[in-house]
Amino acid sequence: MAKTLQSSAVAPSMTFSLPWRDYLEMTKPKVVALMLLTVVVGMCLAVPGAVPLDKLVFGLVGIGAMSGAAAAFNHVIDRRIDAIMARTHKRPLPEGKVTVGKAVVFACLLTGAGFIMLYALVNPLTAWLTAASLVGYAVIYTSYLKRATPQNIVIGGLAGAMPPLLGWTAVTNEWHGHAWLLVMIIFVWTPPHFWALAIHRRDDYAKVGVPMLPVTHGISFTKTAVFLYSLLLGVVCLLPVLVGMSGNLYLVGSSVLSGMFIYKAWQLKYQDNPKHAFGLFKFSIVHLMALFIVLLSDHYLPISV
Ligand code: HEM
Ligand SMILES: CC(C)=CCC/C(C)=C/CC/C(C)=C/COP(=O)(O)OP(=O)(O)O
Repeated sequence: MAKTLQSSAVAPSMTFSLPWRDYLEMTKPKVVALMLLTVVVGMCLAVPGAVPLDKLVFGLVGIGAMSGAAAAFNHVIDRRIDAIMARTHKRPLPEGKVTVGKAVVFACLLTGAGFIMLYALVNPLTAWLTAASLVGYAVIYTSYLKRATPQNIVIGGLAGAMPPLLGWTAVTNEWHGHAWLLVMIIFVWTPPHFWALAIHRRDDYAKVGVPMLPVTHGISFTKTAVFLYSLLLGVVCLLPVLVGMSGNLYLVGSSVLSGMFIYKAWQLKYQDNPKHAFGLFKFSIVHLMALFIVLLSDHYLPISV
């Protein structure tokens, strides 16, 4: 009897999922974490010396909260298609672990808290730019563009590319051409990042009628687009050197990363291996992370020749 009680007491706890995990999942924490790395780099490159601690902390928490809120709104708006797609059907809303009402309240609270923190403790410019990015992703991309055109992620990608500029304005209270260069790098990186995954998950998107490029224009066309964007990314990644913002360490590091990206995109286009698409998607994440770490290293460890 004691044994039965014990096992029945243990079994449910093994499958029990803590609610906070569901809320955390709705904020897309790994995506937001990488965005916050680009925020930090934007902050550090904005000033020659140390970043003021209050701007660093409140800026990161505020931008992180509003990015997580944007992701939670995306979960709410997309819950019906998420329930059908193999990649997303286990998300908290389709699984019924979180109700729509609670998810909306959660997203609104995060939005409000993030905005007030940025407005009061960082600066209004950063608060409004972050709010515009949230609207760009949650409203313009998710509610409209995603179902309207295969260029959805190209246009919507601007919202996801904004974080380095948000970091920059958090520290300086002004936008600068150099910050826009960092935005441009992420903007050009986004199509090959996403289309590589969309090639891998083409049938998911076709099933729910979302007009992603591999669905509307075919896989071969999308592979060509990915390859061409990888070349463009290689050029855009050189711009920080050409405008004198970054030095030799960045030149070497970014060139190696661009070379790897272009090679993998070339493999995807010209070698018939079904693993290449998901491989390039995963590499794109490593690439962006490494690129921003190299930008940061170059800023603090300039190497002259
Ligand atoms: C409109 C722009 C973007 C689109 C459409 C997009 C699309 C996606 C999708 C669909 C996934 C999910 C893959 C999965 O569930 O396995 C993903 C993953 C990811 N994306 Fe993006 N992305 C965009 C922008 C960005 C940006 C700007 C960043 C960072 C700066 C980023 C970083 C990541 C990371 C780190 C992951 C992996 C998440 C994980 O493993 O849980 N993405 N992206
Ligand atoms: C304030 C600010 C900087 C906002 C940006 C917020 C943010 C988290 C952008 C992420 C971009 C992203 C993962 C898009 C995929 O959405 P999807 O709907 O195509 O992918 P899914 O099917 O995985 O949900």
